Amino acid sequence: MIPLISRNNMAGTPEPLAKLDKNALHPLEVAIFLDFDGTLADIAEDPAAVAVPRQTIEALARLEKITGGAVAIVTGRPISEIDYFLFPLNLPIAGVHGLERRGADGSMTSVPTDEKALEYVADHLERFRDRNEGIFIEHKQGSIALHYRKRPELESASKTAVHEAVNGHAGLHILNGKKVIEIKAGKATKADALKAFLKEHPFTGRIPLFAGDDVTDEDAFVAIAGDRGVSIKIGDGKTAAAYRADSTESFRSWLDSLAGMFERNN
Ligand SMILES: O=P(O)(O)OC[C@H]1O[C@H](O[C@H]2O[C@H](CO)[C@@H](O)[C@H](O)[C@H]2O)[C@H](O)[C@@H](O)[C@@H]1O
Repeated sequence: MIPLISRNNMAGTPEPLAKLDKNALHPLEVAIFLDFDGTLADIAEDPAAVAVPRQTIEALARLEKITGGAVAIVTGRPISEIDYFLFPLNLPIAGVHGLERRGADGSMTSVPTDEKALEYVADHLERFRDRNEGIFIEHKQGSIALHYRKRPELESASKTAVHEAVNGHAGLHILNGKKVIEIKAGKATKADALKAFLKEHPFTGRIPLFAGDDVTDEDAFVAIAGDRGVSIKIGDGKTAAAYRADSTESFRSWLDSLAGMFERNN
């Protein structure tokens, strides 16, 4: 076992998650932040068709209880969707890549967004979708996501369509995710959301642990390294994270074992 470390060896080779010494984590000293798609839920062709196993929802509830409420979701999805998928939990959540946030006390904050610019982008991308069967557009508050999972060969054409639609508009930010291109009409990132949580009770003063699977999670991995944070990448791909879990399934079972260990040691 190796102790907690904040960075990988800078060669892009994180340690296997099994090597993280869970005993070095104390439930009242850790703040747990979790991405959703690809981390808690397996990737599916249709974003509406994902599900989180009942045992994982129970593990989250156990972790929430034993950490004194220091478990939050940090996701690209809207908060309302996470509430639906994790029912009956009502966790603190940063949604739409940091554009909206519900704190542990239930208070809501949101970043201002340029909805007019987004409307123009939506028109342009809807025309692209209408010409290309299988392209799917997801409308969120402050953001649009163009999904090409069903037509992976259209990746390049999709990127071109997005760049044309955004056309250098300073208030719009492009994020490339897993078979998706997102256009955010506000300046916020998952790293910003994580930092905001860490200023609030019950997260403040704790060691942040963040797990995610996508390139959109990398800025948060880097951000918590300065706070002696524990970063966990799910699946393959280059990463700044210190640890790697092979799959969503293995990460879910690690979360379950973390809850068990916390309970036994308490
Ligand atoms: O930050 P996350 O919780 O990882 O959310 C990122 C985006 O996830 C969703 O799209 C991804 O998952 C879908 C379901 O598995 C998949 O079909 C799609 O290809 C993936 O990109 C979600 O639809 C987006 O709104 C999130 O921003």
